[in-house]
Amino acid sequence: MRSQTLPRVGIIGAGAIGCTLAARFANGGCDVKLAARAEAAATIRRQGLHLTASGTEIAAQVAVAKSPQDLLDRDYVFIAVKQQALLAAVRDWLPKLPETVVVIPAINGIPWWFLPNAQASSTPSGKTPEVELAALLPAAQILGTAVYLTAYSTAHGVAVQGTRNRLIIGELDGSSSARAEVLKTTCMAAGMDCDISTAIRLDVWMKAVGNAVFNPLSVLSGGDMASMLADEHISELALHMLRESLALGRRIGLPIDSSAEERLERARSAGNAQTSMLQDYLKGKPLEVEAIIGAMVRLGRQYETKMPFTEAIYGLVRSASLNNPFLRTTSNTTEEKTK
Ligand SMILES: NC(=O)C1=CN([C@@H]2O[C@H](COP(=O)(O)OP(=O)(O)OC[C@H]3O[C@@H](n4cnc5c(N)ncnc54)[C@H](OP(=O)(O)O)[C@@H]3O)[C@@H](O)[C@H]2O)C=CC1
Ligand SMILES: CC(C)(CO)C(=O)C(=O)O
Repeated sequence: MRSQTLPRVGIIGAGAIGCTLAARFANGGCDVKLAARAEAAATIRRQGLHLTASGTEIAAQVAVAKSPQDLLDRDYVFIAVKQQALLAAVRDWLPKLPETVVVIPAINGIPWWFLPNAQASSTPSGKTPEVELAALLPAAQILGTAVYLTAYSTAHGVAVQGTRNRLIIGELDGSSSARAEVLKTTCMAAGMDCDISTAIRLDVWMKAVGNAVFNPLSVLSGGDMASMLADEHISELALHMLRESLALGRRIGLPIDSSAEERLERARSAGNAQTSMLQDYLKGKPLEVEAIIGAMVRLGRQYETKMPFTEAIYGLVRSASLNNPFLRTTSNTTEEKTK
């Protein structure tokens, strides 16, 4: 039975992570509204959500938002879209964020709030996406997140979760807060592990470092996480890249005490997951290349930190993305090609 004390949750994006979160929160008794694109929205209204997680089937009915108004009454809104779709999704669904809504960007890569102006790129309007996002989503209303979930989607509203089942959340300024505590309790009631971090910038960086290495390497090798880690050549290359990103993190002032070897070991908890970037590559969808490794490379250049391995892999994966033989339409490539 639904408890009135549980927070109302909104989720933007009905892909692997969005469906996993929505099904879990609904199953945990939350009032969930999911904001999806038209075709996915119609299917989910008809058939609900189906999540397979650790051999358990979770079927859940959730409300599907029709317009931004439907999200105004939410306590927490997760954004679970690819980073290149983020600004458009925020414009579509959160054009005027009420002060009562807490936003959780469940997105890989280096987020817009991480280093003000660090990754600025020009837009036709002259406003950078980071500046626009910061205006639409005030920092005070964000809980930072490192997404340690693994999932893939097989059809609209259908997701399969892998071995990872954990979120790290935290206030951007490291403070403790009731809203983070409530969200943690809600995540745990929904069957997920959740830790509150007092150093979320560090946690987001440590997650971003892993993605900057393994997501591109998965596209270039075609391997899942377990097979990449079992390959001595790929592991050696991954260690070089990890050392570079960890050094960059220290250069920008993060108190990183993990070694590349330790970070590599932690990646094993992803089991045999196929990275989200490899999933997209095989589906002929645009890749998060710029958000995940391009951003790392640009930050390295800005901070005059040499990253030769990361630079080389960026060049290769960018090219693999542009020349992806699985690309469905030429319009899919436009976004990456114009960067
Ligand atoms: N999958 C995984 O295991 C993990 C993923 N992540 C990260 O989580 C984020 C989400 O990834 P994932 O769920 O895998 O991605 P998916 O591509 O599976 O899902 C993203 C969903 O967002 C939808 N979407 C895009 N724009 C809008 C919009 N304007 N309004 C409504 N819906 C929109 C997409 O629709 P459409 O398909 O029509 O474009 C798609 O259904 C990424 O940053 C990823 O790197 C992090 C950890 C693990
Ligand atoms: C690879 C993984 C599961 C963890 O690093 C991930 O975050 C992704 O698929 O994007």
